[in-house]
Amino acid sequence: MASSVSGICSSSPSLKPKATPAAVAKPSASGRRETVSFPSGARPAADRKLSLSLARSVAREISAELGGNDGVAKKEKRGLEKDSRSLWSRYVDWLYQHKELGLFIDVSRMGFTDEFVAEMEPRFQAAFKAMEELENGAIANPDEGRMVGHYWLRKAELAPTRFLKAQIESTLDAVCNFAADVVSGKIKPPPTSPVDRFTQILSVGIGGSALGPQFVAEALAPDNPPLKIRFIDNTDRAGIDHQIAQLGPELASTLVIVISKSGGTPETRNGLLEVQKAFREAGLEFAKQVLVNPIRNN
Ligand SMILES: O=P(O)(O)OC[C@H]1O[C@H](O)[C@H](O)[C@@H](O)[C@@H]1O
Repeated sequence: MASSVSGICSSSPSLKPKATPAAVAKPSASGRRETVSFPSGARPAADRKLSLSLARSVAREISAELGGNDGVAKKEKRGLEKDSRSLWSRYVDWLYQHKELGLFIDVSRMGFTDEFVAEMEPRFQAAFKAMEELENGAIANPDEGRMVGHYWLRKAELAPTRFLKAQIESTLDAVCNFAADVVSGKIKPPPTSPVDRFTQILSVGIGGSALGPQFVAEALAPDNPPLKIRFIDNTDRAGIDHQIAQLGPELASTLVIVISKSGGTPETRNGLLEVQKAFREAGLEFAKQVLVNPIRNN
């Protein structure tokens, strides 16, 4: 059985396909609002900053009405708010739109009160401040003394230093050039391969070092990518054997990419050793077909 979800092959049991009930595979559109429109004259919530001081009193009224009831009754009553004028006002006040992203968030049916909003405001402000500090390079991982650079990786000019910006840009260039050279055949498998291009990628890495490439492969790959990708993302022996067996003779034209942020993850090393053994047994030269991500300072 192929272990694939939308074309991704993984040695992880959690990514293996399960029989999906039709109702889950094709969710009903009912109850899912696709678009939001405003009647003429209504005040659109466009461009509103995420402010916590705009709540109207509907939620407070409901909350007061509920005083003294037990939790279950509270939940049921909150769901019972049906006054269409109140709901409309609340909707108009609270609908959030992010124009650039084409994103709407409607929280108007959630049972929060003005008091709750006031109570949460300082915490939200603290969270926004903490986010800003992170984006400016505060140490987020004290154990490793590391900043988190996800924001900068997406937009290098946000990086807090010129050195980091240059590192990000040169690394991205190197990755793109390498990928282009593999796809074009400039970087080839060794002569033991019957074909002169790599046809498969075997990604070895776990946790975040597997989820990232899985996400990219799932979200960005075309329907018929020039190379197929498989993942060894845990130490399940049967899963690893399965991935290698599925490659069959294409092992000779497989590019193995070993990914680890720390460079010291035992499961990833196990995967690497297993794949190395498979290459040896097939009479192939592993070193000619493997790329281990270079880790600075490790
Ligand atoms: O990328 P690495 O350093 O090899 O770490 C891979 C993974 O190792 C462990 O499973 C951690 O819990 C994960 O957070 C991490 O993503």
